[in-house]
Amino acid sequence: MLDHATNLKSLLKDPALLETRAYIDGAWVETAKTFEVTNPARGDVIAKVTDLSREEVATAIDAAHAAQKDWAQWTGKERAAVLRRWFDLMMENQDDLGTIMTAEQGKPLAEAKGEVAYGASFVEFFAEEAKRIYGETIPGHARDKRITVIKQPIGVAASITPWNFPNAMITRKAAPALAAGCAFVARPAAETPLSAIALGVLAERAGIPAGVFNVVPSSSSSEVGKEFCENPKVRKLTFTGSTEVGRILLRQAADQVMKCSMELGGNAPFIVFDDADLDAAVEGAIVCKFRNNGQTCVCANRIYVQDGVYDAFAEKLVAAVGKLKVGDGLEEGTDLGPLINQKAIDKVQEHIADAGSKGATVVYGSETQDRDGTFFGPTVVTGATKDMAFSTEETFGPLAPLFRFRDEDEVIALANDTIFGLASYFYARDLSRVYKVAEALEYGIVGVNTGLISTELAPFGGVKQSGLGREGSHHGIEDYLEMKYICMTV
Ligand SMILES: NC(=O)C1=CN([C@@H]2O[C@H](COP(=O)(O)OP(=O)(O)OC[C@H]3O[C@@H](n4cnc5c(N)ncnc54)[C@H](OP(=O)(O)O)[C@@H]3O)[C@@H](O)[C@H]2O)C=CC1
Ligand SMILES: O=C(O)[C@H](O)CS(=O)(=O)O
Repeated sequence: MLDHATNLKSLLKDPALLETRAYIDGAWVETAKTFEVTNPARGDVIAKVTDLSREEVATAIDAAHAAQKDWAQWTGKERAAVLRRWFDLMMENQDDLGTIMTAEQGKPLAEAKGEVAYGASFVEFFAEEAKRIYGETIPGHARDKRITVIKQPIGVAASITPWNFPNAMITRKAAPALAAGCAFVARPAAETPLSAIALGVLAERAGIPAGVFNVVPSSSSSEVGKEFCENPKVRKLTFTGSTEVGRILLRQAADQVMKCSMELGGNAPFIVFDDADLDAAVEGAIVCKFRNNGQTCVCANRIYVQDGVYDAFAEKLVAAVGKLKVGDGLEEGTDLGPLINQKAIDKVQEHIADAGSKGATVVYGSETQDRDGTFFGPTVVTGATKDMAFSTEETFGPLAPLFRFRDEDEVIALANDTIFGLASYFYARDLSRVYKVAEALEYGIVGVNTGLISTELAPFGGVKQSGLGREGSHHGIEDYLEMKYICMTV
């Protein structure tokens, strides 16, 4: 267990991965100003990280702008080689990267190591895509005209990422950007900068040229966001986080008509039909609801169960939730770590209190934990209705509200009644029902008989106010490329 006495470095095979400085233009930069990183499982300070000002972040953008010109001249195959080396180093250091992540974010070590592998998979995938940035020729519109279309890197890409996936949300952006020939400036969440900086350590070791990949930790997110949106050397902004902040950034980026990718909030429905395999549905609901302790944008936020199986499903779910072990993510056997901070606990408690005041029943959990750190136990409520807060707001915590429904048309209407449209899930076995429901759900992602949809091979992203663009799959590199049409007179 990591406690006040234990020094995080002492847990690492390679202590050099616990870096606290900024990584700019291939150099490690520290300033007099630092901010603290705490371990949410115990509340102790585990690191003091260089705290860059907006002006210092601008020097990273200058470095990226200068380095990108040469990086774009590398062949796709040459870029692929160093990206592959970066991937290999991430996997070789998976244990240490996982330990650092658990210490700063709280997720159980097994999940943290899983995220490292997930994050690395984007680097592996886009290393290969670097070789396949194809253009096209089009038959000319006149006898003396020839049409060629080529794709070129957009330039300097800047990212702002959240604390819940402190590794994968960066590599899911940096990998296609670098594969495309862009240079990259990453601003990680202030709660979890260590995982991002460790990626910089490995980028340097992999031979990614100075200035191509930069990490700029800062306690001031809004100032850095303004620099990214207002600096003319930045050509692309890629953001993962809440829809509220996404709106702010889109407004700021509009002045430069900057290309933006937005992976924003969600409010995922998880639907159990009466022809579902109930045991499979419970297993899927546990993964979908409690992965990262409910702190993912694709977690089930509303669980709809058809009348005929409602009681059986509720009973099975409560039994399964009761087996989940809450504890320090570095402790063996922990299923659920702490929430990221007290604000996260307050939101879960607000949603439970709101539901209770409107007639819902807590059938399991809702205890705070008598221990250090920001813990809150997994909770199940029945009697959920659409006037309750979690029907329109993302809980982002370990709360499973069970709603009843009568038929397909009713539950499709309920599921779609939200401004969000990121992930959705349902369990059913009738083939025509599966087709009808999958096509009717207004979401970027539909999981059928599964609660886990995350893979680098598929286009991840939302519709409506859950975002713009897609990350992962061969589609994911398009957001870092500009298309050019060359009209040749022969
Ligand atoms: N669609 C997706 O893939 C994902 C969506 N999310 C959504 O994000 C929310 C939870 O994550 P959370 O981190 O709290 O979200 P936030 O949107 O509050 O923060 C996300 C990132 O944006 C930064 N930020 C906050 N305000 C500004 C600003 N004005 N200008 C520039 N940057 C800013 C934060 O910095 P700092 O933390 O340092 O303040 C953080 O790095 C949920 O709604 C969740 O659904 C989260 C992850 C993935
Ligand atoms: O930040 C998130 O919640 C992730 O996008 C979810 S996933 O990619 O790990 O599914």
